[in-house]
Amino acid sequence: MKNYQKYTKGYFMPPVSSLKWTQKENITEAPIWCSVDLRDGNQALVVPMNLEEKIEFFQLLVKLGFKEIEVGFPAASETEFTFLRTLIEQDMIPDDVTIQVLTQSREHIIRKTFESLKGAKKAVVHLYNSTSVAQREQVFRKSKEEIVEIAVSGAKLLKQCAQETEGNFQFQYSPESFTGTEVDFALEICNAVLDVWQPTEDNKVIINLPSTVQMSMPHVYASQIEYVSDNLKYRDSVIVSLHPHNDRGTGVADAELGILAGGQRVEGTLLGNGERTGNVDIITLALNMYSHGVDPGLNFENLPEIVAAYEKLTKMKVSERHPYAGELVFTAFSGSHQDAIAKGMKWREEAEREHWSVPYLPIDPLDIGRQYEGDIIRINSQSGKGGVAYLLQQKFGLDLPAKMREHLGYAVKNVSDRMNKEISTDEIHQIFMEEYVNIKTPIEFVSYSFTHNDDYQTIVKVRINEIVKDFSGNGNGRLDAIIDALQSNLQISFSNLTYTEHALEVGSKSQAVSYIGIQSPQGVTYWGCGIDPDIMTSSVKGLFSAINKMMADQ
Ligand SMILES: CC(=O)SCCNC(=O)CCNC(=O)[C@H](O)C(C)(C)COP(=O)(O)OP(=O)(O)OC[C@H]1O[C@@H](n2cnc3c(N)ncnc32)[C@H](O)[C@@H]1OP(=O)(O)O
Ligand SMILES: CC(C)C(=O)C(=O)O
Ligand SMILES: [Mg+2]
Repeated sequence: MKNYQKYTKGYFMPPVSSLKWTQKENITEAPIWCSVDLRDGNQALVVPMNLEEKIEFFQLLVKLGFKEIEVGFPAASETEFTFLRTLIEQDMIPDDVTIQVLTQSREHIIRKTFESLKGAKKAVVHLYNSTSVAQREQVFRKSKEEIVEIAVSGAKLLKQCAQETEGNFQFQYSPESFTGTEVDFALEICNAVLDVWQPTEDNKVIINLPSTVQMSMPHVYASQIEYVSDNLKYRDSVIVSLHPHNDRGTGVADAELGILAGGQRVEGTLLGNGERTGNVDIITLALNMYSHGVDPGLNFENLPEIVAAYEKLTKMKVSERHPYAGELVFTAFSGSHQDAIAKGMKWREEAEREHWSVPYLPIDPLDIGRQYEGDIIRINSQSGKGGVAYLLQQKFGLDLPAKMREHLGYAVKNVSDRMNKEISTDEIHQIFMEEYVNIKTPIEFVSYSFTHNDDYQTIVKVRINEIVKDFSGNGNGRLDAIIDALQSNLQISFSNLTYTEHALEVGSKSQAVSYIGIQSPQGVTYWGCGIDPDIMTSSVKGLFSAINKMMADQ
């Protein structure tokens, strides 16, 4: 990157940085949210939304709990204008929702904007003009005084039009390109606009300080916000609003630190749609607060549905890694993560826990409409025994003993590695069934009978190469007797039998599952599993499975 000297910072620190915001640890209540999906989001789309799409998006925003919605730039196009007229004429704006419209500081655009608002019960009219050094020099070629005059003349016209139009109007002003503006000049122009509007506590003005283009690290933005917020005139009658974009990838940090620095309101979009790298993502901001126990005041309980609607209406794609919403953001493929998640989930099941603290999962996926199955633990060659066992237990009720989990974990991992693909829970189950359950070669269990005196005597019928043979044996217990019958008649030996079993509810019929581990004279452990409605038969089938695995290896 030899051209780095071509660049220099384009932002300004405020004349004084009190950095009071650094003393605050966290956000303790949600800001006022304003969705700008239908304006900033919409203006950045390859094909802006049509009327029906805008209506559907508006209804989604209302359903999610937004009380302030920038519905568009009515002077921009026929669709924008008609959309606003439709909302008003068809009475589609709930009483507790305030619509907002954007206008440049140009007479015909302001007049057209008020024309579009006729009949609205209330609205925020949002005026902007660019204030940065670059825009003043290159785009407007105007002095600071002339730029102030653009803002002030627009502010006056807004006031006049509002007086001439029926309805309850609130004003908003944005020194657009604020982040490239000398901070004291941004303050001066905002105060000049406030002097025109004369806000009161009953009719507050919104001063929106956008990071139109992100130019600095987030602490600089926070310092700029704090300075303007502390020095604005009519401060008690002003709502300081933030409008972060995401050029440096730190839109969320700008918003969070900006709130600490005095921001009372945040403009953003669902999933961060918007100009270039987008506006700040309100879902991420809200769920970040939620994960700290703060009520965000918006409802994202069905995030998959929101993602689907967003993708349909904007034709944009949500990345798999997008915070909270991405397909993979609650998924662990790697073994140690899966192990910790599975143990964390078990820890929650063992007792009532006041707060969520499962490792690797910042929030409970169920809270936002995600599922445990298929969302949390997925298996590939990076996975381990914990994850594999967790899935088998969750979906198939199979609770493998610890040592057997390890064995199965490697079996599954090897399949994934060889085939170079993810392994589904059904495929894990299939591998488990094929590798361990009711294995019939080289010896197949047919039946058993017992007599019991001091000890148990058994006759086991075994099919070997299509021929059924009777093996007899005896032992302290029934399984011991069968082991004796098999060891002495097949001339095999093994030791260290480990045995666990549990009931398995499959459909309406209860089954018993037995897991058996045996150790060969060479010290290798072989695992088998038996599944049968009868518990004794399930252990015998498990034993045959383990022996068959051992014999197949010799
Ligand atoms: C950061 C943001 O997102 S700001 C919002 C941006 N959104 C949009 O622009 C989407 C909607 N916009 C539009 O449809 C069109 O731009 C319209 C209808 C508003 C205006 O269209 P036009 O007048 O044809 O074109 P355009 O926007 O290029 O106008 C540029 C002129 O307006 C001036 N201008 C731009 N913004 C402003 C402003 N906020 N206030 C006053 N004048 C402005 C420019 O200096 C330029 O002036 P010039 O004609 O003397 O050179
Ligand atoms: C209109 C303004 C607020 C804007 O979208 C921006 O500066 O990013
Ligand atoms: Mg913007």
